[in-house]
Amino acid sequence: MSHQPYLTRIGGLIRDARRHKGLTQAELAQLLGTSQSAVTRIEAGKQNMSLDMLARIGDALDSEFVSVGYPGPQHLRIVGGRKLSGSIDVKTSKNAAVALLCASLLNRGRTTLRNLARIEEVNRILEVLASIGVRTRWLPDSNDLEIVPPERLDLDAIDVDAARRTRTVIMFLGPLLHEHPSFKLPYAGGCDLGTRTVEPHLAALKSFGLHVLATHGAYEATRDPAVQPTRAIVLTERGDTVTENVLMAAARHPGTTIIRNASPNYMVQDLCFFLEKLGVRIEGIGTTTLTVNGLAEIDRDVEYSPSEDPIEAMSLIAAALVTDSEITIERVPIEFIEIELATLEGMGMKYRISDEYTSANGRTRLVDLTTIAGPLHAPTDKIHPMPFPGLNIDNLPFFALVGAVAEGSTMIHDWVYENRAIYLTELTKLGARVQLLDPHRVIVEGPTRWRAAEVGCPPALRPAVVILLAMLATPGTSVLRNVYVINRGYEDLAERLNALGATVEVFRDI
Ligand SMILES: CC(=O)N[C@H]1[C@@H](OP(=O)(O)OP(=O)(O)OC[C@H]2O[C@@H](n3ccc(=O)[nH]c3=O)[C@H](O)[C@@H]2O)O[C@H](CO)[C@@H](O)[C@@H]1O
Ligand SMILES: C=C(OP(=O)(O)O)C(=O)O
Repeated sequence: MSHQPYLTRIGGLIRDARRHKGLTQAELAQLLGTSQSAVTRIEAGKQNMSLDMLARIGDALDSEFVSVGYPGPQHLRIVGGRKLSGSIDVKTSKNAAVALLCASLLNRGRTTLRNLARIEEVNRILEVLASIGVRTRWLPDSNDLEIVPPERLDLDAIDVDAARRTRTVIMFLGPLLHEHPSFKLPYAGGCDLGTRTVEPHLAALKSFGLHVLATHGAYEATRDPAVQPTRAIVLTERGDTVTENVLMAAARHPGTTIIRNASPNYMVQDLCFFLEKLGVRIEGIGTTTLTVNGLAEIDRDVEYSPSEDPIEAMSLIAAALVTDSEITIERVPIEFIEIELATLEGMGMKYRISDEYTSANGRTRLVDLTTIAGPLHAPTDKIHPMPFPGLNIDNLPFFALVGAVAEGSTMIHDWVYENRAIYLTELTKLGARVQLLDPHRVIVEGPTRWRAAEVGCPPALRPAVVILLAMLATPGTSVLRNVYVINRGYEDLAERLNALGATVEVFRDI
C-alpha cells in the first residue's frame, strides 16, 4: 500500500495543530529550524519525514501526531512559588459541551457549536459519536465544531471504551428514546466520586415509556411509545444531568412537558438556549419549573455558542489567591459565581469587577474580575455547596485550597459526594494541614508552609486541579503525575498558566 495517504493525513493534523496554536507556517518553520517551503510540503503530505522531525514538530506544537505504541500518561513538572500576573480568558464549559453534544442527536440538520472547549471529555464523546455514525469536524482555525448526523445511528457499533470513560453516555437516553424502540448503552463513567446513581434519570424517563434494565456492563433500554407524560415530571434530585436528560426527551415530545425540581444551573441554561434555537419552546429557564413544548421532528441547521465555565473561573481565582497574585480573569459568568465571591469576601478577598457584558450566546452575563493580593482568613462558618443558586459543588474543592492559605481553620462540608473530600487530604503531601473528620468533612488549618513533592493525580477532576494550583504556590519543583483527569475538563491549562508567569512543563515517560 502506498504511504501517501498517511503523509497527507499527518500533514493535515500538523496544519490543524499549527493553526490551533495560532502559528503561521513561517513561524513553525523557524521553530523547527527549517524553511517555510518545507512546512508547506509537510502539511500538503508531500514530504517524507524522519521520526526526529516528527518529534520536533510534536514538541513545537505541544501535540503528538504519531505515537509509536501507547504514548504513556502525561505528567506536569511545576516550578512554584512565583507570583502570577496578566490576564486570562475563561473558556466555555465542559458541562455545557457534553450536554450540547448529546442534544445535537435531536437534530437531523447540521449543528455548529462555536468555541467549544477542546478537552478530553469532548474528545471521548466525539469518539463515541463517530462510532455510531455521526460526522463531526473542527472547522479550520477555530474551536468550532460541526456535527452532521447520519440517516440512522448505528448504536450497535458504539465505541465502548470511549463511552465508559465519560459519564455523559447516560445523557444519550433522552435524545435517543424517540427514534430507537430498543437500544443498549455501556455503563457511564466520569469522575470517581463514590456511588453516583443514575436512578433519578431512569425514574424520570419512565414518564416517556422508557424502561431500562441494567445488565452486565450495559443499560438495555426499551420504550413503550404508548406512554406519554400526562402529568408534571417531578425530579427526586435537583441534578444537572438528570434535568438535561428529561429536557432532551421533552424536546422531541410533541406536546407539553412540565419538569419540577429542575436544576437551573449554568449547563442546563445553555442546553435550554440551544433547544430554543432548535425551535423548542421553554418557559421558566433559570428556575426550577420548566415547561417544554417539544417538536416531533427537528431538522434545522443551527449554530450555538455555549457560555463560559464558572468552575474554570473559580479555578483561576483560586490560582490567584493561592499565589497571592493580581491577575485579571476575563469572561467570568458572574451569575454562577456570586455566592463563591461573597464567601471569598467573607475570607478577606478583595477584587475589582468590570461592567457586565454578554456572552456570545446572547444571554449569559459576564464580567472581567481583577484579584487584589492580600491576606485571607478562615470563614466564620463552614463552607457547603447547594444546587444552584448555591455555592457550586464543583467549586467546593477550591475552598480547601483557599483555606490552606488563609489564617485559621476552614471547615468544608461536601454532603453531596461520598469520596471527593477525601481527595483533598492529598494536599498534606505538599505540607497543608488537612484533617478528614469523616468522609464528608475536612478541616483545613492555614496558612501553609508549602513543601515541594511528587503527587499522583487523584481520580477526580477538581481535586486534581487543586493539587496543581497548590504546586504553583509551592517553592521548588513539584511533579504531578498522570494528569488525564485534568485534561478531561480544562483546555491547555499548563500553557495558559504559563502565559500568566507560571512554570508548568508537560512531560511523559519515555
Ligand atoms: C456533566 C455534568 O454536568 N456534571 C455535573 C453534574 O453531574 P450529575 O448531574 O451527573 O450529578 P450527579 O447525578 O452525580 O449528582 C451529584 C450528586 O449530588 C446528589 N444530589 C444532587 C442533587 C440533589 O438535589 N440532591 C442530591 O443528593 C446526587 O445523588 C449525587 O450524589 O452535576 C454535578 C453536581 O452539580 C457536578 O458535580 C458535575 O460536574
Ligand atoms: C464531577 C465532575 O464532572 P463529571 O460529572 O463529568 O464527572 C466535574 O466537572 O467536576
